[in-house]
Amino acid sequence: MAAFARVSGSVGLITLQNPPVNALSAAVRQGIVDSVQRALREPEVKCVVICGQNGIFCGGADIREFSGPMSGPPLIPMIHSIEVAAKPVVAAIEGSALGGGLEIALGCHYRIAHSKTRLGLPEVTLGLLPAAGGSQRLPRLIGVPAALDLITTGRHVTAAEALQLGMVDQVTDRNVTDVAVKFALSVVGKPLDARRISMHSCPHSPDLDELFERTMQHVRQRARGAIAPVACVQAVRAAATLPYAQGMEKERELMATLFTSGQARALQYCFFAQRAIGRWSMPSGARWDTSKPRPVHKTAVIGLGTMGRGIAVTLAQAGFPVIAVENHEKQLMAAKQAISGMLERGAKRRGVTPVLNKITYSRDIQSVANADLVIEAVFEDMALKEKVFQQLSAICKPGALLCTNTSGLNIDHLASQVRNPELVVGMHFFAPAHVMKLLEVVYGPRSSSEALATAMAVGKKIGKVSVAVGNCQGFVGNRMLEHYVEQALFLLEEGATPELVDQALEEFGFAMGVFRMSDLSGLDIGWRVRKGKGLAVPDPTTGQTARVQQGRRYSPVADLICEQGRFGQKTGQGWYQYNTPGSRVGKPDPWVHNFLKDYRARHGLVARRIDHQEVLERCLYSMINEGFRILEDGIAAGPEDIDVIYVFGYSWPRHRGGPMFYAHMVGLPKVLERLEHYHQAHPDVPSLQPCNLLRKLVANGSPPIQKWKEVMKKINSRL
Ligand SMILES: CCCCCCCCCCCCC/C=C/C(=O)SCCNC(=O)CCNC(=O)[C@H](O)C(C)(C)COP(=O)(O)OP(=O)(O)OC[C@H]1O[C@@H](n2cnc3c(N)ncnc32)[C@H](O)[C@@H]1OP(=O)(O)O
Repeated sequence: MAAFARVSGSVGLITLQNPPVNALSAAVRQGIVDSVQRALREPEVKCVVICGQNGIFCGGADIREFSGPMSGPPLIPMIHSIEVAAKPVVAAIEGSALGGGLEIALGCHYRIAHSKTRLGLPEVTLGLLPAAGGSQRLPRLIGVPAALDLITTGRHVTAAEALQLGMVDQVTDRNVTDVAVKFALSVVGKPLDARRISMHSCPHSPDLDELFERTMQHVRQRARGAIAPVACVQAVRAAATLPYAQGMEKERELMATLFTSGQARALQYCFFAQRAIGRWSMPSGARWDTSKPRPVHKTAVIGLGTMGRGIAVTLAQAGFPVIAVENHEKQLMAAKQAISGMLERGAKRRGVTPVLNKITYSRDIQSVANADLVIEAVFEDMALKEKVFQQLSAICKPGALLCTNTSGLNIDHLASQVRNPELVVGMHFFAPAHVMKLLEVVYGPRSSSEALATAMAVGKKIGKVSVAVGNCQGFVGNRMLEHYVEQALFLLEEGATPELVDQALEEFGFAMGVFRMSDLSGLDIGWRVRKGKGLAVPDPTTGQTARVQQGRRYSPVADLICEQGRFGQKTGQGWYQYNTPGSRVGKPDPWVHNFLKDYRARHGLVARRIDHQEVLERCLYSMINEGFRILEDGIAAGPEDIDVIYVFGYSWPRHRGGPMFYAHMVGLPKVLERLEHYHQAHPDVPSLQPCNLLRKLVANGSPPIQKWKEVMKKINSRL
């Protein structure tokens, strides 16, 4: 809806009204059309101001409408009618003016913004382009280079930057609607043609062809197969080279392709999934809206290795006082130096003062006695963590939340070491902890809803995308990853090379394939974990690690690589070879190829031709299958939780929506059929055996992903 009122005698004030963000639903668009007509019709109205209610101008088109048939007045003619109006129209912008919201403002003759406003055309992040004239008006207003940057990245700018770029005419700290009303009255009777952006031509930029070519190359590289950024460049090129009407035609054509694409569906799904994960629930029935977080004023981090340092930085940057504990003086000093450097570099990047004084360093674990929340980040060793938890239980004040940053150890076992097991949760950060957005918040069977609510609230405050998950080996992310890596190793045994597997995954959209990624993170990490699980252990009779372990197929290929001291980038050799240890550019390594040949010969394996499709199906479907098991076990509350974990923690390409959304797009019957096919070919690989939930969803007509939870509930209630 949009309300119309006459204010200050002759100003027609149009207020967009659609909480929470005044999205441009059909009703809002109708309201604007009616109000503009009325303002132009009424002779008492001399000028018009458009604003939004509740401190926000407009969050753009109503994204929910994109998944159904569109109805109501279309945006383009509506904005055109504002631009051609014979009375001056002023946009009074506060809060946010995004997407279609900013496009309306660009159709107005003047734009006045509150100093705290953020403006942008984020359509590209939803798999679209600013197709209500934004791709044609913005370059005409601020020039091609700046418009290319904003439209291809979807970046939001502050009011100050918008003023500098020429996107807005004035910035104010006062009530923006009052200022706009006064301003509108002051421009009544002035000529409007020069204020109609569509009548401008693009400001001249030198070497335009070269700029577009460079940007296109850069965008293609960064996009990893996403089509919207490429379309955005093409649309801006049309603005720079064609008259407005033809540019609009090009914008429409490009949008028609994007609008119905799977990538747009995936990205819009991600938008809502990211918000849905905040509405967490526990199997006990406790929920985000019925559980109150405890207040957290003081925090502590135990163990200042790589993870502990990153966690301390994250907490301090969010404003929490942190007690950072490391029991060896030399390591404590090294950590202090590293943390100070991280804080200083971060502050420089953000143009703020480093918060060095938020962190107190100590060698004495007793110093955490007053902390409200303690995060243990010591070495990944259960005996060591048990000891730390026993100490914390004795030291910490009653009610303190005790968290562990384990990446897979049993939370419930750690909870059993303390007086108040209900106050123990996992906070699984991803490396580097001060950079990566994902946080898995892990509740055990004894964790209270209050403890989970507190960890989720802290996660939000420190700017993490926090997902609540249940306790199991590897939690959600690493539990699924295990199957992905396992298939990649089996593919090497069967005839693939690391390059072939990585190329297939990188063409799919991963920033790095599984082997390149392992080289980056260090092969020794997985080796240690496998040894801890009793795998990677040579058979005493043959001296070799068996290819069947714990009753199932096992590939010792990665262990044998590690035995050669090849730990990846840090040693200059891993699945690839590097010019020097620490170098980031890996080349295919003939040693690895020969090693694989010898290995296959030793085990009587005959190499066969493996194509990209098999790589994707084996690696991704086995992982998706585990995702269904995770849903079946109630470890994740819904597919959105799994997808958000993969997009934010494992660089799953966002334009493919996450593994579970990808399964929905491929079609559950096809995923089931391919898993059955591969399981028949490899009966000794349990992860290829389709799980019950997948079978049941297919038997229930393969409902769309938005309905899985409902169907899961129905299936469970029938059991
Ligand atoms: C057959 C071929 C046809 C081809 C032709 C096609 C015709 C169609 C042409 C249409 C042309 C359209 C051109 C314009 C496109 C757009 O405008 S796309 C939308 C662009 N806007 C955005 O991307 C902004 C998205 N929103 C935000 O970034 C943030 O919400 C915010 C505005 C900055 C506010 O943030 P915050 O205060 O943190 O609140 P949130 O938690 O994020 O949101 C609160 C709830 O509001 C929901 N929501 C937000 N924005 C929208 C939206 N634009 N539409 C619908 N819903 C929105 C959000 O989901 C939250 O609700 P819950 O999910 O229920 O929690």
